[in-house]
Amino acid sequence: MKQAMIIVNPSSGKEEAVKHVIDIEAILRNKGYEVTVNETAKELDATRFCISACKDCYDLAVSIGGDGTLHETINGLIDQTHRPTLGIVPLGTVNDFARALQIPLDPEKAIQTLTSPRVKRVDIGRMNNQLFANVVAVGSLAETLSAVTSEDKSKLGALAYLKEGIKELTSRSAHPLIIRYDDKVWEGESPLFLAALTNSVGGFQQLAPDADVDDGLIHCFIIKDLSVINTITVGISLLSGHLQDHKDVIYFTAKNVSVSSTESVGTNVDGEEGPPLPVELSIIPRHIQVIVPEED
Ligand SMILES: Nc1ncnc2c1ncn2[C@@H]1O[C@H](COP(=O)(O)OP(=O)(O)OP(=O)(O)O)[C@@H](O)[C@H]1O
Repeated sequence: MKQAMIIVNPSSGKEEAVKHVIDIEAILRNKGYEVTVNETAKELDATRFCISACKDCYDLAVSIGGDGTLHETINGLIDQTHRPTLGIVPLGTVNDFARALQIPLDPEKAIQTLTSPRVKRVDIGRMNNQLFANVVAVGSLAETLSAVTSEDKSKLGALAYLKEGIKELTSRSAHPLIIRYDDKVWEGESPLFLAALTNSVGGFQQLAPDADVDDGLIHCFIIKDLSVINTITVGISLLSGHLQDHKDVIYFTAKNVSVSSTESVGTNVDGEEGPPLPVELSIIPRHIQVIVPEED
């Protein structure tokens, strides 16, 4: 019999995750799966559950939660020879990976997508000894995003990020960064470096409009200046899908990127606090399989 594991974060989605589990179990049993349900209680539980799904040769692992739960789930796939197909029920504030794969943000519709026969092979990123699904951010703005508390996210949703962003406008600082990519090097001061795998970053689907989930490339943006005036023009460029053409933005694609600094600089990975610099990024093309909606 086919085996499916549901990995559910009960604190996600304004704490409504668990009520969806009964419907998901029913749908999967109907599709012929034997279903195991695992609730996360703390950091890295989703990774541990996914590792056991790999070791026990599960056919499917369904992540129910926000981008944080998905990030932890995907990290269970690292260095595994058997990797279950992933199902995603997005319950977070941002849900970038689901957006990029056109998985509905309405939980009821996302649950129905689990019956879709369409499975897509998707790139995954590696940063040092962990995987990422969507985006790595480096610099003072990245450190700010890591400061958003789960309580704020549950209470305020996307406003939690706005609140921290406004605080950051008054206290931002650039760091000296050394960015090596393929055979090139960029050195300079930057408040923000972004490495994106998909076209959805922070809920903005226009940030990297050319990024496809299976193009085998890391789409990189070095923001050179984010003074108050520039914040407005960079913001307009971002919303109109032209961030890469902005005069204070360097855009490139690469398969390997390393970022270091002479100062202590923080990172943010898929919305979670990441390790300090230096970091090595690489792309693992079409490494995971995800259930996606049927094409129209
Ligand atoms: N039972 C639990 N109670 C509280 N926190 C939990 C629990 N289980 C896991 N976590 C933590 O929840 C975080 C992930 O939450 P979630 O999946 O909602 O992602 P998120 O990044 O907060 O989502 P988003 O930013 O899109 O709202 C992880 O840091 C994880 O360690």
